[in-house]
Amino acid sequence: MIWSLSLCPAFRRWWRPPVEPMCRQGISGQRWPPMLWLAKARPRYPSLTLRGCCWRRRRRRRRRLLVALNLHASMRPARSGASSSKSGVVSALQLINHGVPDDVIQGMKANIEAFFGLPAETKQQFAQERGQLEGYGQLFVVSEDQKLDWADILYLNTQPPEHRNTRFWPDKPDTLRSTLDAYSAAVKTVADRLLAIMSSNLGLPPEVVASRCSGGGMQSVRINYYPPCAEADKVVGFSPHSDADLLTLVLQVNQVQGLQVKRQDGTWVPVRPLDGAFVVNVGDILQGDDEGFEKLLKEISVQARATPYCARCVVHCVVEDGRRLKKKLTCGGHMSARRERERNNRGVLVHTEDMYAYSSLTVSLDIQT
Ligand SMILES: O=C(O)CCC(=O)C(=O)O
Ligand SMILES: [Fe+2]
Repeated sequence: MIWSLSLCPAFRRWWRPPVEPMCRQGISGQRWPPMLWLAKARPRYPSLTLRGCCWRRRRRRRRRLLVALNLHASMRPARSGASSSKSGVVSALQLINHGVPDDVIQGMKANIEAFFGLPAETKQQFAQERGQLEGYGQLFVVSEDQKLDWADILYLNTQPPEHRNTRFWPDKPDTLRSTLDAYSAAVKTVADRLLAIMSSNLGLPPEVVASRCSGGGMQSVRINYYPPCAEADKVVGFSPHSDADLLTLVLQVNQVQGLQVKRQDGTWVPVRPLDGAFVVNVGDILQGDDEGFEKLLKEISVQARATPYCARCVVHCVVEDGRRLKKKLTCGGHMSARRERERNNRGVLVHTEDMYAYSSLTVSLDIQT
């Protein structure tokens, strides 16, 4: 099973949500990408707006939007000491004015804050079970010796509703379930729009990418709590990784930095979260080469994800301004493909008719590092 790395019993006995002493356990010898920090208040990261873009009727606007999605190279990535290359190609962008109602976004944020603020025993009621990814805990745990990411996670299947296992859906705070229901539906709408735009971008009917890849809009959320750590340089919140999905929309619950995205030239770009924006990341499924597609068919292992080939995103724990310890909260909505479809339709994206479109996709999304 993909990502079948749930808690082994010994690990469950040992594991506790990260606490400060674990910091000192350290990750010596590990080399993380440099921790970068955007000091200026002005967001300096590519952003894209969807609002007012009725792309069915107003072709000109749609083209402009598609160009915006297309032209990563013309967008100016955040400047930092480490991103001095002229290439400017980034593999993610922040999506603003996406149409998800503010009360849904704010409700989600408040519920995430409230859930992680609950006592450990309460959160443990929703803990992952053996052989399962869903629930509260840590993903990708394979041994007791492993240095863990400095994070607590709540991982849930959210769409379609029949894929939910509500056993793991916290009923505390009592608004979390209904909020997550509304939120996941809204995120699905945004993802569908993006996929439709990508499709049109390729000169294909809008529904093609979604219907061939997402197979009905499978979605899970990975809600991340990166606790403050006094020795932030010794831990990492989310190890360098790519997303083994189609598309990820990450809501930054608070405006604490830490997320960095790898550019094509190998340098890392820190993301200054825009309030209410989604950081959109393109997953392995749209990687756009046969090898990427091949990955769909294989079991994806921790080892595979740990190769430099896949590393595109990292989340650092930060000591903001060098003084205050900050917790960071995010919610990643992951759009996946139906596995049965992938298996049955091997090669569906690379048959002759779509070959050109497929290679355009590679170029326009350009996420391989
Ligand atoms: O927490 C973040 O900022 C990034 C989350 C992420 O990369 C993911 O959910 O895949
Ligand atoms: Fe990710």
